[in-house]
Amino acid sequence: MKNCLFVFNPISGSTDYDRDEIKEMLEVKVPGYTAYLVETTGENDEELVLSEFQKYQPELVLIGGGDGTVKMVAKSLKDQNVPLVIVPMGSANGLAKCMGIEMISDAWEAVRDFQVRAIDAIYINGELCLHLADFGMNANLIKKFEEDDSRGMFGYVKNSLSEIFTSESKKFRLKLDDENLDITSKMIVIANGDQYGTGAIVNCKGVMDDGKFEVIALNPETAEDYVKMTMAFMNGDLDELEGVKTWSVSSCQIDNLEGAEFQIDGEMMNHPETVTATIEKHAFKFLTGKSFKACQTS
Ligand SMILES: Nc1ncnc2c1ncn2[C@@H]1O[C@H](COP(=O)(O)OP(=O)(O)OP(=O)(O)O)[C@@H](O)[C@H]1O
Repeated sequence: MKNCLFVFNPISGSTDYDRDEIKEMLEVKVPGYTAYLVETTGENDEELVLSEFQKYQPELVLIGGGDGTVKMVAKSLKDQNVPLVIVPMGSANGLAKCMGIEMISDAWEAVRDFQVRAIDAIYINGELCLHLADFGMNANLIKKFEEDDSRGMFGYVKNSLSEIFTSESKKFRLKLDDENLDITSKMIVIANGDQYGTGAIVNCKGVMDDGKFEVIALNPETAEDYVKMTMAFMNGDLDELEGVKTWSVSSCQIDNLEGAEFQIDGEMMNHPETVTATIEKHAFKFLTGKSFKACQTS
């Protein structure tokens, strides 16, 4: 029998699983492995995961949680060269969706298929970004959502609407691979993955294993622009919209000239004056689901 480690965050998402339920689930869904469970505590979890990894030397690590838990495990096991697989138990699971894992059952299928992909990472001012970082509209939305008492869908819709009507265009200076330019924008996305947890596809041409990331600038102004943008998020054809600019790069610097809000993978970063982003090609190994979009050349 091979060993696997299941790291799970008991507060992720809205469904409560206890240890016995998870053990039973793993016996049925991950046959051929002896499973060891590690429950996160919110304190020193990176050290805990690494020490459990060293103790059991697993051939596979499953991550039961949301994006925050996935990042914590990825950072902790960066040098271990072990395949990771996301079991989407968080509330939004944006990163899992980018890996072709929409539901928990897709994770079991990924283990059966065992398609190991080398996934790129972006380092932004030294912080790991596996999914999406952005300035402006979406970062403002996350901030309002965190500060607001109303949770769940109601809070999200309320905040999205107010964000649409109040967001301002801000000035940025972009220093890309071979181009420098000043732009005015309501939202600038630094994208490794292709979609947000809501399913909004922001980076239609983005793949997570091509050694490149995308910088996307959006500046909707009229009500018609917002409607078109919303449709394009759903249809996955944002790049065809007039006024949306996309650059595919391996590094960039963005000067935040008017103090726009900034977030990385759902975490607020307090208006940095400048951000420097660099790709690390094939930094992590993940098992992916059937709908994962792989780079054609890697
Ligand atoms: N036992 C615990 N008690 C309290 N907080 C915890 C515990 N374990 C982990 N955490 C915290 O959980 C957060 C990560 O949650 P995660 O992002 O995985 O789930 P989520 O917010 O439900 O999902 P999503 O990112 O998909 O919205 C971290 O801030 C971490 O410190």
